[in-house]
Amino acid sequence: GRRQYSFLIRNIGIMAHIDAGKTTTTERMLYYSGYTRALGDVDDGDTVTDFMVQERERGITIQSAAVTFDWKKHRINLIDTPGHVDFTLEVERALRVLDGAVAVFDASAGVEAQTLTVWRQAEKHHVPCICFLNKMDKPGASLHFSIESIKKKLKANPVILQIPIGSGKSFTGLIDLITNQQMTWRVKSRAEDGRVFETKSLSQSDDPELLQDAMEARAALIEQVADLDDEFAELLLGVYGENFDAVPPAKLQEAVRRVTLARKGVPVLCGSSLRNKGVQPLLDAITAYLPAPNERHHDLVRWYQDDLCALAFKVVHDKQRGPLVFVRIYSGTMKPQSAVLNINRNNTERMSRLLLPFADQHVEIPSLTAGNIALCVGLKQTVTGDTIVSSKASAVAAVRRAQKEKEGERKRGGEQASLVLAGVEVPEPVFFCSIEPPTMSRQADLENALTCLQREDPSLKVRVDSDSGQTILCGMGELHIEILHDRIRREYGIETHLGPLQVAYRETILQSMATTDTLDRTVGERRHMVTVSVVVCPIMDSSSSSLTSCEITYDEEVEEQLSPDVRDAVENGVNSSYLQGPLLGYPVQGVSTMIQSVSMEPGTSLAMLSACVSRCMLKALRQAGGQVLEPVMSLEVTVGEEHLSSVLGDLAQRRGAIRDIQSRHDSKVLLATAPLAEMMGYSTALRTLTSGNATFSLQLDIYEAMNPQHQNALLNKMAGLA
Ligand SMILES: Nc1nc2c(ncn2[C@@H]2O[C@H](COP(=O)(O)OP(=O)(O)OP(=O)(O)O)[C@@H](O)[C@H]2O)c(=O)[nH]1
Repeated sequence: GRRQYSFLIRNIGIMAHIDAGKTTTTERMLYYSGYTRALGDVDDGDTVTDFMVQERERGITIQSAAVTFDWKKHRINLIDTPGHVDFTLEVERALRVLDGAVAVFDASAGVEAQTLTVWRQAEKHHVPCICFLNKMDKPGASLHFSIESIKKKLKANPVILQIPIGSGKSFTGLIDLITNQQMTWRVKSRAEDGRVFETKSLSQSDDPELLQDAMEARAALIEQVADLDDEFAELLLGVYGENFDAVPPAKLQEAVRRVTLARKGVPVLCGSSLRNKGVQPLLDAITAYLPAPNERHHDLVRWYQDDLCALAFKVVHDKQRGPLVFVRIYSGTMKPQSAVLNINRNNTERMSRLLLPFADQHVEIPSLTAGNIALCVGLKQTVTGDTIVSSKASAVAAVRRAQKEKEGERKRGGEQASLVLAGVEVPEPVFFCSIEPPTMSRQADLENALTCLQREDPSLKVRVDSDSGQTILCGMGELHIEILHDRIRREYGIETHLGPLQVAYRETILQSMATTDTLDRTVGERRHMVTVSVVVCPIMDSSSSSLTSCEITYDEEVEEQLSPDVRDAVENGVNSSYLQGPLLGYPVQGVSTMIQSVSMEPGTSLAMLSACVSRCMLKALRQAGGQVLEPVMSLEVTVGEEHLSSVLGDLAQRRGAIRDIQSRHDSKVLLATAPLAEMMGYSTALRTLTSGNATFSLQLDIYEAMNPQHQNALLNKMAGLA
């Protein structure tokens, strides 16, 4: 095999608004690089990257799959970045895996809301970007308009590297301002695939107006780059005496690269993917301006040094081969037929085969080094987001290095360095609903489907309701659950029925309560008799949204007298009562339980002890006065001034509380909190209110006590009274 040098690798994401042409552009890239044989038409649903059927139908790309191809000695891994706001988690994960990004815009529409959200995340992760103004063939397409939109909406500094020749239907090519060359694509017949285009020096051009435009644009480019890059400024003043014509393309290109990597500017290119124009220069730009893996700073890499460290960023299910795990290798080498350690699950797995995800086929390879993206076969336990290393020993060595480093930084004992690669934290799901198979005979199939889906998507949680026996899906948002439902139908062939979408409430107590309970039961010949006393207390710090915020403590004497088995049984009893609160059966949080006494007659089983503890707990929690806690979301809406008042009015109706309104140039950023129960359908409502000119993000903030009025309304509703 050919050795892959890290500096020749580009791990790139494509971000785009729905319909900007992400799929068409990707498809063309694969075609020109030689990995797909025919130009598929997106509208026929015949594309390579969108392998999930419903993505095509919905027109949104949800899966972050990766596809590999080579372009002029470089290996390019395209990592799919979902553009929809409901999939923030997937976007975040994808952004950690890639080193650079291409933002594709419809040149007649400019920057649209969804791209803004993803762009902000790319900014947060310091991912260098290139902009591609697609659809230059459309009548309304405009370089000038798009540039203004990039400045205004993205607050980015566009660096124009090309100007289009002709517009609308007569868009025929581009002028490359770096090399001063013009590229023209002559479309003679329908079969023209744009593979061949003509490149000639601009001085030969016979259009004086175009020549003038190009000269001015090049001068502007050189001045702009000199402003952004000191090294280039010195060169320009010193060596070339401000003679712009004398600046060699290579020097200008190097400077643009530095500007891009430092995120001081964003190169802008033009084209029309559908009409097969401008895609090859875009590929050239990806290799020229976006960083190689070794030019990026990835946190834990240095702790692993030459040992293997990789992140599983996507798991997909293949009917024949089982789970396929997409990994990005950060350090070391990965080999098939080898054992690896999954740090998150703390288990060792055997990888059978290692594949490169080339567009038209997966190619088996003997080993893969840092910087690459690979597909692993045989990892059965690995879940999206897991970190994989070679062995326990190498993990221990990494901890040691990390700790040494930390000691140097600050003297803080006891803090263990996280060995897990910059993991994306999976928030608690806030919505749930029941899911039922069409017939009981499909229950096992449904369970299998859910197990597979959970491995792909850790933000999906599945549980079984202990009362009704129903299977419950818990997810992050309305669309999230809808998509899961869809996938179960399409990919697993099960028509399921979903119950109504419900908010995941929790319960707590308002006051302390001491309770005693006795269980006296004869089963067969055996008499079980046990008496327990507990005290439940509210833990005042209700700000935690974590479900683990319940405690169990013991009276000192009791603690000494209980054997480990008995303690386990007692704790099982307490914990099972925490799972379902007395008011509405939601999980309990913020409660501390003190075990005051346990007295068992000989012959009493541990199961009976647990049952007694549970019953006593239920009594105590009930007497302590239940309080429903509701998820309150923190909301950030970015909206133009003109729509601010209608957005505020709508939020007031949703029990929203405004925390702050900030100005960001010509738009307003509204920070608020609102109960999740009031936020159903918000994305649609906001779109309607602002004609699509707003973006928002919604995250769980805290679980908050409902006021008595709202709580009563909820209790009545749940009891079927309202
Ligand atoms: N006029 C014109 N249309 C284009 C161009 N590129 C793509 N399209 C069309 O725009 C539509 C959307 O293109 P896609 O490539 O599916 O866009 P996408 O961003 O992947 O869209 P989603 O998969 O829905 O997110 C299709 O009908 C394409 O044929 C272009 O350069 N010019």
